[in-house]
Amino acid sequence: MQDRITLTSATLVGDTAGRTMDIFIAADRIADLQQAGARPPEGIVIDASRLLISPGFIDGHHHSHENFLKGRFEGQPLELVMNFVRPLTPVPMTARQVYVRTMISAIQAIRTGATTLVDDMNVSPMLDRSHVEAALQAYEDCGIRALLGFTLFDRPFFRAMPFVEEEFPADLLAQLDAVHPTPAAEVLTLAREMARSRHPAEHRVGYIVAPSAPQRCSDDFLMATRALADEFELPVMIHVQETRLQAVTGQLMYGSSMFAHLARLGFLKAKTALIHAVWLTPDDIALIAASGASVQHNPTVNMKLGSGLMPMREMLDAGINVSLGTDGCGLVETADMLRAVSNTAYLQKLRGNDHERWIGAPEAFHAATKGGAIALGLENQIGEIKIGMKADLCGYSLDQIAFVPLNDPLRQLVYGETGAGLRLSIVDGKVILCDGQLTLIDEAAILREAQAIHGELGPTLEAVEASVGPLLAPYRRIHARCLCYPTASETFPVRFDCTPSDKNMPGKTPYAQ
Ligand SMILES: Nc1nc2[nH]cnc2c(=O)[nH]1
Repeated sequence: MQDRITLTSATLVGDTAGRTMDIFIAADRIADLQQAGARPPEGIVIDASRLLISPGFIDGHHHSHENFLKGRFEGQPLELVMNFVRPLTPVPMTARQVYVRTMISAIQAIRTGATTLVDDMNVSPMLDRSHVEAALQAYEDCGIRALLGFTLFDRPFFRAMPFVEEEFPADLLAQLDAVHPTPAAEVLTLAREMARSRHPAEHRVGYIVAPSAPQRCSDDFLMATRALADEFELPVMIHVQETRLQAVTGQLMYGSSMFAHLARLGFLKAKTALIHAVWLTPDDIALIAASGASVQHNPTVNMKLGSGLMPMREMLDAGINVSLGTDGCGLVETADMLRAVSNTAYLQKLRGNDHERWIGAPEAFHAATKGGAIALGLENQIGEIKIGMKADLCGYSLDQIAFVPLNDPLRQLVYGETGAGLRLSIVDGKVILCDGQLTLIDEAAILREAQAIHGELGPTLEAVEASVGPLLAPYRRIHARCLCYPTASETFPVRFDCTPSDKNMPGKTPYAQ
């Protein structure tokens, strides 16, 4: 009976019948669900009569390597700020520092209702296996379900844009080209080892294949990552057309959108999450729908970087599965899934005048739970509270302000809960947060250590940021040129042009959105 837990008299988030239920957990699974009191509880009994029980959220996209950069950047589009969060010469770190760094967002994810976190961690320029081990250990220790991928690419990020030869001074380009990162094939070897040893269907802390973006990979390398995923039946995530610059890059690099390029290569498949997918056309949507791939909405970071608002309704109309994510804390400060869910339901109402087609709380919630599970190919394991599924769930206090008075639990969770009411989190059948306290780690000690490490790293962080300076002018010129370059005429509107000068950016060529 040691591995049994019964949650008694729980209110389930999606249950509109007004019943309370007993949830029986045996080992890592939900063994039974019964109307409250229908049969005796088993094992450890948790009184859930004042809890709203929800499936844990699945944060499908995060970058833990940015955790010490929280709060440092504002007012820059992706292509500029990426120089700072992924500098060519990153801050050197010990394995312990990486462990604590990983914990920062793992703790925040747990505290905002996530039970699964998907981490795309940067290991370039020099792969250090102890860093990967440290991140895996952090997820093992805090109890969250995690899929760790490390960014796979074989084309330097600064070469994955148009106009590079024209806009970078030759000496700067030579300097950048002189950086020789760990060969991509070597990183892929580690990926293969992890594919063998950490399949996410069998391991709470598992591996996901994470090619960075089409333009950052040669086609051969991209398809090598696809082959690895196919061989081991692993999920895949890849950034695609988050920004206008990337949409233009697709046109100039491939003569088509990146979605069309991926479809031609045979890369688009089920269990493949196309992260961001903000800038696209109806044809792109049709290609994605036909392939069975998922898209991944990251509304908070897309707003913070001014990238635009993904056309979610059109994707759902086409039958595409939509999942949700947060992104890295260097870009967006917070791995807060409650915010990602609420931002989805709030911001998607900016799209279109037909209010009957606006995205509502149930669709945002679905994307954060079942949608996330489908994107990972884990829909038979996580994302729902159902007999036979993994016991990954959260309990929010019904006596907390977000639920007082109680009319519609799901709507109040999506629009009103901040994490302040989170009292219980169970992952893989283990209680990882109880009465609001993390049970497996000493949170206060980890946060103290994170602050101390941050203090020690301060001067190096500043030096690294200063070293980025010379890159900014060419990047700004490339960004401005891309703003003046037309995107495909059918591209969905995803941003507002507010002034005449918006249509006439520095290159002075009017552009069509
Ligand atoms: N938002 C965002 N974060 C990243 N981290 C690494 N690549 C990317 C990217 O293309 N977009």
